[in-house]
Amino acid sequence: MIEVENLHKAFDGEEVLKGIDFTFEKSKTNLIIGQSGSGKSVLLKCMLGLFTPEKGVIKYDGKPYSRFTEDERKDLSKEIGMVFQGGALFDSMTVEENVMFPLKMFTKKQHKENKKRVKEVLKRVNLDGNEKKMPSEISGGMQKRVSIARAIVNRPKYLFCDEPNSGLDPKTATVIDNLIQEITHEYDITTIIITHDMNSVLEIGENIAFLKDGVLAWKGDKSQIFKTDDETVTDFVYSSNLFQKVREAQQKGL
Ligand SMILES: Nc1ncnc2c1ncn2[C@@H]1O[C@H](COP(=O)(O)OP(=O)(O)OP(=O)(O)O)[C@@H](O)[C@H]1O
Repeated sequence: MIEVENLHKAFDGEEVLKGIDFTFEKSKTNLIIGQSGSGKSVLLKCMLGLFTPEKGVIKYDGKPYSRFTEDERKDLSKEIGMVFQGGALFDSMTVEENVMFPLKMFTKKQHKENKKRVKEVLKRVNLDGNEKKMPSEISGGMQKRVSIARAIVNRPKYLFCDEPNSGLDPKTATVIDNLIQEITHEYDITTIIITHDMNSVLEIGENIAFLKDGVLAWKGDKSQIFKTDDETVTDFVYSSNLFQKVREAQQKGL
């Protein structure tokens, strides 16, 4: 669980996060949604420790970051997995070497043990048998699965995903969403996902933070977001082509 309390962040005196309160729950897919520039990435980067907020508290499983010792901060970084927007695989490394990378960085285990762990996670993301392939030899969806395998290889407590299904066709995007959700439940991870994709909201929106101009404008889950009459939220939801069509169909009584 990650609790964010009264979080403020400014750049050159201009506030981009204006007192965010939100609990990212354990064993749930927690989505951050909102228009471009609403502060989603800044919030994520504050939780990753890449930005220092001016005010507010971020607690990891109940403990405020400000009370972490230097060693505990290092340990925390090992407990974080990250799925980047483009996948961010190393082109010159095989699938196996990509997934092994964090193990080599953070553990002192023998090569044989690392290889075994890599095999396990590749099997979990249905990529066994692809160990020796290069990223250029596999599809975009498979590359995303490699980047998920790499993110979970160290058994993280927290998984951060920045638009994990961008650039994928809708069917493959849903496969990736479902995989992230399954892994979240299986390994009891606190998963935080930035997304622009309303399909993802519909599929895996277990706990949603909707940001508008640096403020938490709404929170709820996927069943609530399509029922709310909060105009800020409905404007955003129905700006998606798909849901505009659903709404028009509903209005026509179809
Ligand atoms: N390093 C930075 N220095 C100055 N301003 C920044 C910095 N990072 C973000 N901002 C500003 O903070 C605001 C929020 O940006 P942020 O990247 O969090 O938006 P976002 O909701 O993630 O947008 P998008 O969906 O387009 O990625 C924007 O006005 C942006 O210009």
